[in-house]
Amino acid sequence: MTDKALTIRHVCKDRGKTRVLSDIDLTLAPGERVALLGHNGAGKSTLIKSILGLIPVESGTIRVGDAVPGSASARRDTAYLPEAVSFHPALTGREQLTLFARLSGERADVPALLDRVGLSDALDRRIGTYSKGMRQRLGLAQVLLGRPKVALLDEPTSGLDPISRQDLYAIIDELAGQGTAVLIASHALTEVEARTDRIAILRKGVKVADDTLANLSELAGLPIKLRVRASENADALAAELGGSRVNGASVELLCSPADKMEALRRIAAMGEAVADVEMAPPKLEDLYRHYAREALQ
Ligand SMILES: Nc1ncnc2c1ncn2[C@@H]1O[C@H](COP(=O)(O)OP(=O)(O)OP(=O)(O)O)[C@@H](O)[C@H]1O
Repeated sequence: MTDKALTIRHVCKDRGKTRVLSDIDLTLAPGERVALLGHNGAGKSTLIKSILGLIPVESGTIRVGDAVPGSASARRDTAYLPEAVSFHPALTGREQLTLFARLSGERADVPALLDRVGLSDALDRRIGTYSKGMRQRLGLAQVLLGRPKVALLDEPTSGLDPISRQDLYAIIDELAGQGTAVLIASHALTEVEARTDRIAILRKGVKVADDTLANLSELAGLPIKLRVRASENADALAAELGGSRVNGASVELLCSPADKMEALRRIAAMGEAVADVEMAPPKLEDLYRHYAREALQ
């Protein structure tokens, strides 16, 4: 018995003569939200299809709980939201979800579920009249149906407006809160930066990073940006601190995480000459660029 929701060990997958997944290891604990990042063609969808048991792998093992992908037990415990989710256009939202509930043997309160994803007004409308965001919400209602061990979401927010994105992440948090491990393949770095517990990065089928944002940041040792606003004379501040002048009134400095406190002490020692200080740690975008580039070397 494993306490992991998803375990991937040494997985390799070829497409023709090309190795598209190379010795992939990845584990998700119950309730963990993990972002799966990578350039186009990095292997994210291939990994998700392998977890679903839709395509065989060359070597290595994948387990959903203790179940083999594609087995009845793994299918019951895995939910999937594809990027372009499609349903029968002639069915209403209520009919479609009731059908899914019957197929999966779940006793579900369909109207409550559709209300949860913001579709109560469209309950009895044909899906053919739904917008992309509404279809995506219906897909999420389907994910919520069975209390899955693992939810695999492929670009879940693509094409959604900002409010719908926030709603969707609130539902993802709810899923994780009930113990579902959530793997989110995405290109939306700013979003996943704030809404996931861990980041895994694939590059050409190789996993090049897998850790919390804080640990990845520390490992990368990328500089922290300090923006110092002068009370009066930004030129004098720049001459004293070094760094570059920005927007007339401020000076921007880069320092390593190890030198941060020393830099702050120097700034504080300038007293009244400094009006304000802002500190910006590296963003996921910077880290993503760092890890992708590092793997090239
Ligand atoms: N059905 C297929 N037949 C042959 N090669 C494929 C097939 N599907 C994917 N590939 C190849 O496998 C590699 C990984 O593709 P995959 O779709 O997993 O990438 P991805 O990270 O999901 O990309 P994207 O961000 O563009 O969706 C690519 O080189 C792609 O060309």
